[in-house]
This record gives sequence, structure tokens and C-alpha cells, in this order.
Amino acid sequence: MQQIRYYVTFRLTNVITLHMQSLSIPEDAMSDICLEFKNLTLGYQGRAAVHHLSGTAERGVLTAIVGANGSGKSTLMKGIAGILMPISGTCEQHFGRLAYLPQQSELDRTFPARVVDLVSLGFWQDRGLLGRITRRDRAKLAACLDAVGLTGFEKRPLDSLSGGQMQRALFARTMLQNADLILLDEPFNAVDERTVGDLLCLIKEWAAEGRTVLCVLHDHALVREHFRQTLLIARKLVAWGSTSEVLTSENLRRARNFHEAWDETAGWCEDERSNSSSVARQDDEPKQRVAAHV
Ligand SMILES: Nc1ncnc2c1ncn2[C@@H]1O[C@H](COP(=O)(O)OP(=O)(O)OP(=O)(O)O)[C@@H](O)[C@H]1O
Repeated sequence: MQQIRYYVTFRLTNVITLHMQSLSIPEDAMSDICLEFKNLTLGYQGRAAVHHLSGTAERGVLTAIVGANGSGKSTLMKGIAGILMPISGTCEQHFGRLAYLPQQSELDRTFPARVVDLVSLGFWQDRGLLGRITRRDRAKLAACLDAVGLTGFEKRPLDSLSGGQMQRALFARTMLQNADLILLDEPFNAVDERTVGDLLCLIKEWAAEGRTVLCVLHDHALVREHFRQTLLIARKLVAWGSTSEVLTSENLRRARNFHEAWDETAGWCEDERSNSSSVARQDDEPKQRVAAHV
């Protein structure tokens, strides 16, 4: 009975999360813009964590999101996924489906679920909560497990997996979701070099298939080598564009200065300046303080 209750909770929690990620996405076949921010401010309990972000991400582009700890990267991912509602401004997705892989630290692995249960949640958008998985689905699932090197792990309980194996299982679920926009929050944390290489290959294949991938990363060398575009954030946009133009020592210095100067207790910012779109160098130091506002 306990097992059943856990299992139902596991499915419901995951399905609700996946459902929130799949809401309301208008098709826009005329444009190559997949994602558009307009003066987006996100935060918690009335305090902004990401300020006045504007810009666009094109379809099929691999973008790294970089910034110091606490700079707002995960907050931005949650805003795009629809888990966090904007304090002001908008975030619009212009193509189909979205898949979101949160940081591993946010996942509860104590549910008595197996690898196959986790991965098959990727079918939810097609099959619904109680929908039956067909023979064809099972073949797809097997192919995805094979692609991430987890053939034979189907019945393994989640709490018996290593960090890297868990990440591979989550990538398999993401593959089954067949999403147009894929959000990955620090997907290479605590995984070995070989797993990083394997998962990077998958990510590049997704982009080659026309999927847009946004990936939070801390390893600048890896970003320089594998990601065409980078968005550098320090609670507000510092720069967004080609990786070589964004990851300059000057931009990194500005990001550091801005982040260090930020007032953690400030309320949400009423400054309605929009920061310019796409490839953008934003204002220099944070001269403008946040207005305390409740
Ligand atoms: N649930 C929450 N409630 C209140 N404040 C939060 C919450 N989550 C994050 N914050 C705050 O928002 C700010 C941005 O946090 P966020 O997690 O987005 O940073 P990050 O860039 O992803 O950091 P890291 O690299 O450490 O993962 C931080 O000051 C953080 O303390």
C-alpha cells in the first residue's frame, strides 16, 4: 500500500511538473525565433532575482547560460519552464513542446521507482496520466535507454543509480519528450568525463535536429569549445551573443562587479528600461539601485 501511494505521488509530481512545462505554446512557423523575453523580471516573495531581461533565442541554437552562484540562472530556467511566474514582463515560447531538466539537487530520488518508470514519464504528453504504453513506445524507450548507455538498467531502483547514471536516465526521459525547447540546469554536475562527452553528443544532435537547447554551465572552457551562443547573467543580462564575444575578460569582470554589488534585500525593481535585444552588452556597473518596494 505504501509502495502504491509512493508510486502515485511520484507520477503525479512528475506529471504536474511536465504539464506546467507543456502549457500554452502558440505555433509560429513563420519565425525562427523559439524564445522571446520582453523586459522579464523574475523573483521570489516580491524580491527580484533576474531583472529586466530582453532578447531572443533562435530555433536550433545551442546556448550556454553562465554566471556566478546566485546570479539567477536557475531562476531564469524556472521562469522559462513556467514554474515561476514573471513579476513583470513576459517570456514567450514560439514553438511546440518544452522539456526541463532541473538540477539534480532538486530531484527526490527516494521514491521507490525504477529507471523505466522515470523514463516512461517522457510519454506523458502523448499518453496522458493513465495512458497505456504501446509496443511501439516500448521500442522507443529501449532505443533511448540504449542511446544513453542504460540498456539493462530498466528495473534498477532510482536510489541505486550513481549520479552519472541518473543523469543518463533523465536525458533518456528528455529524448522521449520530443521537445522543441530543452532546458538543462547544470546537467554535468558530478558526472565523469566520459558521461559529459556522451551527453554533449546527444545535446549537439538535438540542436542539429532543430531543437533549441539552453544549458546552465559553470565550466567556461567547455562552453567555449561546444556552445555557439552564450548568455551571461548577473541578476541582469550582462551579455548575450556569440560565445567568443560574450566570454571576454571585460564582460566577466563586469558580471563579477555587478553581482558583488547587488543588494540581496532589495525589493523588485521598478526601472522599466528595457535592455536591448539578442546580442547585447548591457549597462556597465549597477549604478541604478533597486527601489525598495513591496
Ligand atoms: N525558492 C527561493 N526562494 C527565495 N529566494 C530564492 C529561491 N531560489 C533562489 N532564490 C534566490 O534567487 C537568487 C538567484 O538564485 P538562482 O538559484 O537562480 O541562482 P543560480 O545562478 O542558479 O545559482 P547556482 O549557480 O548556485 O545554482 C539567489 O539570491 C537565491 O538565493
